[in-house]
Amino acid sequence: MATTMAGTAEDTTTAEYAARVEHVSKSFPAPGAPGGRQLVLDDITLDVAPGEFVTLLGASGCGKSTLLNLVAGLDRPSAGTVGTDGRPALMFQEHALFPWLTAGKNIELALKLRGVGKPERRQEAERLLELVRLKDAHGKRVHELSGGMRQRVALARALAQDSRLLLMDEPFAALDAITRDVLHDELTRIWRETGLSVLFVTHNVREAVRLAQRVVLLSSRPGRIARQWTVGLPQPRRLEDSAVAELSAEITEELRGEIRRHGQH
Ligand SMILES: Nc1ncnc2c1ncn2[C@@H]1O[C@H](COP(=O)(O)OP(=O)(O)OP(=O)(O)O)[C@@H](O)[C@H]1O
Repeated sequence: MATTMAGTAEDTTTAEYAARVEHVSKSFPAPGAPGGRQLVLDDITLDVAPGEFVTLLGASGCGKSTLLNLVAGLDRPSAGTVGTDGRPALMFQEHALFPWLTAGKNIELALKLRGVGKPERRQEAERLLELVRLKDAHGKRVHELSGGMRQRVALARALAQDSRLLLMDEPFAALDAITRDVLHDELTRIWRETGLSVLFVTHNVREAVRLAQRVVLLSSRPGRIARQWTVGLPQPRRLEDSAVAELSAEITEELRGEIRRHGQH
């Protein structure tokens, strides 16, 4: 079932897309701006194919999170339509786990909300913790876990929603470089094992190139699709791979140009 916002709902047995963004614009009230509104996204058209991993890259404030929120259905576009294959799962920089619950119970709560019966919840939570390589964390409370472990639990909880599309907004930005590197590997492995579609927001060019099959660069003020790159490099990749570094340099140059054009920084 494909759900479409600001458009007509469409039934599809085999979805042709995980997310479809068509001619989407978004403006917010802004006192002092011409017409009293600030145009943040301008005529964005973007599909995420089933099973595809797309990173959305752009300078700070260009509208990446705004676009992700629209795909998540947390907000509505001012113009255009957004459709997804079912309800997406979300993961943010802040883990947003309930601190009074254990890691396992945080995941079981997501399973409960999905309608999974009590006897299966514990077993499924353990399977998901194993998938994120946190087999022994079921009984641990959030404060007992490191930042990286918390993000693993948050990922397991997102996976518990059994969505076909995972939306990630800078999920590893607050982690140290080594932990982030390990989680890149884990995310790539989980994406390949599950066949999920992923739309991943970042302003880190190397992270975008390391993870994605396609990198979409947004321009700033207003956000428009400036350029896209298909990343054909074999997975798993390393941040220090020369091909990753080369493509990152090319994209960084383009991003610099965008920032210069819009007079930021
Ligand atoms: N609810 C809102 N009301 C008013 N303005 C908003 C709202 N949400 C976002 N904006 C504005 O939209 C612009 C884009 O913000 P957004 O958070 O989408 O950018 P971003 O690319 O994700 O930035 P960053 O990389 O810094 O997180 C900013 O100028 C922001 O102030």
